[in-house]
Amino acid sequence: MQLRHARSLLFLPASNPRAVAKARTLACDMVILDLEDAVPDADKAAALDAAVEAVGEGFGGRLMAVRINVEGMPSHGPEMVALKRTAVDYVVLPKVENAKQVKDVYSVAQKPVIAMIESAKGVLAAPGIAAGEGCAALFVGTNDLRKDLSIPPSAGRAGLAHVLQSVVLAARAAGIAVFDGVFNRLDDEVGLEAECAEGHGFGFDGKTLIHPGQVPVANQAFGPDAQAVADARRLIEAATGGAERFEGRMIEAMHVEEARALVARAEAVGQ
Ligand SMILES: CC(C)(COP(=O)(O)OP(=O)(O)OC[C@H]1O[C@@H](n2cnc3c(N)ncnc32)[C@H](O)[C@@H]1OP(=O)(O)O)[C@@H](O)C(=O)NCCC(=O)NCCSC(=O)C[C@H](O)C(=O)O
Ligand SMILES: [Mg+2]
Repeated sequence: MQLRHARSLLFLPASNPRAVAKARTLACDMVILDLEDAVPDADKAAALDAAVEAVGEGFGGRLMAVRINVEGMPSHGPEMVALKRTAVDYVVLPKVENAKQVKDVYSVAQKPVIAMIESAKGVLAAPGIAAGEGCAALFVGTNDLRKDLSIPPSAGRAGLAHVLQSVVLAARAAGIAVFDGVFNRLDDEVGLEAECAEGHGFGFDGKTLIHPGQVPVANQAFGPDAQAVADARRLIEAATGGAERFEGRMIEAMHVEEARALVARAEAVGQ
């Protein structure tokens, strides 16, 4: 699957073997083995070994990523070196604030890097980060962003709207994929549906997740709607080039391209 088609990107602590086993049974499009905030410092080395082993065993064709620790952490160097020798698809780098951090990881790990934008400085530098060498996609880290921007968790996402849209803008200008942040309330399916719909409306390609129960909701929200796919197929069939009337609306070349992209996404996710 192309990264841009991923709808559900599930984080799990690399140090949790039950979660690793569970991930192999889920309909998530990407598995992200975390070595950063989900793993206590004392367990970092064991978690790296577990991540390398899990990647070696594979996740049944799901995209595989490992989130490493930031530069300055003792485990940062060994993580990059160890991942270079694996079949991991992407390295996720947290708390990115400039393009050089991504380039440095890319040059050592030799894997495409997904940069997490998690601070005011990261947001302001996002266009350069997204366009920089080795950057395959952006994630927004909404928990760290809230903290950095002093937005209380109780405030909803209104105060984050400009930030989220800025990150999408940076990714699109660079032609790379971009994924929304995690939803912390594990038992609030209605809230998750609303946040997925909002993220989809902002232009995100999919959503990062933290629990198996969140996977079907993200797949539904970011998978093309069956009716929209049927419309797209009819539009492609009907279009002859230039401006024309199609089912009561004007269509031009960009609508045909949009329809083709939607059909390609539907086929990629098996719809
Ligand atoms: C949040 C959790 C700690 C909750 O754990 P728990 O209460 O134990 O979950 P359940 O009992 O409901 O689990 C049911 C079964 O599902 C498995 N499970 C749970 N979570 C996952 C998962 N993420 N992936 C795969 N499988 C999972 C359990 O093992 C149970 O199965 P079984 O053992 O067979 O009975 C927990 O969900 C969790 O650890 N989630 C991931 C946390 C994480 O990775 N955090 C880091 C990423 S968040 C982030 O990026 C923030 C960002 O940086 C920012 O700034 O915003
Ligand atoms: Mg974070």
